[in-house]
Amino acid sequence: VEVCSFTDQLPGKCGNDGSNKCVNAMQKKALLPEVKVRCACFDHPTVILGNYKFSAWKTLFVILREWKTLRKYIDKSLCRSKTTSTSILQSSTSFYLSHSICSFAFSLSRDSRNTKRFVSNSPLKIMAKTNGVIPTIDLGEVSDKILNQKIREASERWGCFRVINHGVPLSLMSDMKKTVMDLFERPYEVKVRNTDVLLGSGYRAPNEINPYYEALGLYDMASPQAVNTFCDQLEASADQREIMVKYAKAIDGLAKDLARRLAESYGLAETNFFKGWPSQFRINKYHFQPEAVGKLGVQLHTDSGFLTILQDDENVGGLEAMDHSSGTFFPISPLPNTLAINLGDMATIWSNGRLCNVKHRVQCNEATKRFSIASFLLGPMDTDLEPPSEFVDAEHPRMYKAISHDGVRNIRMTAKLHDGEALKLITYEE
Ligand SMILES: O=C(O)CCC(=O)C(=O)O
Ligand SMILES: [Fe+2]
Repeated sequence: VEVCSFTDQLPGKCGNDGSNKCVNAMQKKALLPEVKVRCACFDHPTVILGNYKFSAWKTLFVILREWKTLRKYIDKSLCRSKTTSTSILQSSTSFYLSHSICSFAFSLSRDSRNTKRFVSNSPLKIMAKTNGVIPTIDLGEVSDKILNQKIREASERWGCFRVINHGVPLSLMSDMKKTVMDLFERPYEVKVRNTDVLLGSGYRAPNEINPYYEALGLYDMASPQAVNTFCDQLEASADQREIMVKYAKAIDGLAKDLARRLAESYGLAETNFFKGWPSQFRINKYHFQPEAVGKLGVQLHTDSGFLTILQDDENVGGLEAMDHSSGTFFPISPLPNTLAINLGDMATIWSNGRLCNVKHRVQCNEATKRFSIASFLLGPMDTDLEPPSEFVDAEHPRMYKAISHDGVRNIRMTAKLHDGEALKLITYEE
């Protein structure tokens, strides 16, 4: 059953026609019986077009007016979305439209005077026109209950969201960015001193397969000793060392706060379930050359850990995530002073399939340098992760075999499954 879980600035307004199917499915989805969920579109059917909302009738009108062009576009297979012409027809009668088609229809309505140019655009350019759909969550929200609910909804629906008022000082973020840019300027002989602690945790030089990507990293960023070793290896100055230690502490605190809020949103008895879990830190530099435009800087993948905090480049876009319900990609456009949050494989295992391990990739859109700073709250290394009992009942049987973060990483590496498919190998048979 398709359940309304649109969580953008207009919670609940998914464009469903307020049918009982949607409301019932939402009720069923609520974990605790006393939690009453009601889809806002029950009363006000609304369709989201990119960042705009329209009445269902207006959307239907746009779709019908632009139907010919829309068909042509689909027939040309330019749209990589799983949505077919038939389902669009169904959608227009039931007023339920996937966000990709909504953005598309909106672009059409804006570009109807110049449809020729529009049709010849590549999907990449079309995507770049939309502002992205993931929610931006204000962590300064006064009501813990509302905030936790927003985090939960975004984590289930998209597996990613942006946060503002996140408590990481903006001056620290910009100092960190400068530090990162400076560390990449070290000579090759210095950068290779950043050796692996875990497989792949240290320096990665650009190579033949991916000449545009370079990374430095450190395992266990909550440990000041590990941060100091990293700084020693890279001959960081005293100031840079102080910035790194402060940044690691602030980000680690935020990651754990978000994890705790997720547990609270489900009413779990144990909200400090992540105690003792290590975090990994990775700084990325993309050397995008003119010939890289349209190519990938990082392949499609899920993050293996529980939750990732990403300080992405505030000027250069390219990060794209996949909407798991439609299979379409949407850009996570830069938004200065915010942080992007991704849920990973361990979150899906922990939540017994409720939280979405979002598939994402980095695409080169322009020939320029791009920097990003990723911090991963991983998962238990030596013990196996099991979902809390509250996540398992007759309607939600255990989905995954208990496994440590190390176990998940091993499967991903040996089976070469980096885009979340590794979870299928630990799924219980029906
Ligand atoms: O560079 C980015 O924006 C994303 C990097 C990423 O997905 C990762 O390091 O796992
Ligand atoms: Fe990632």
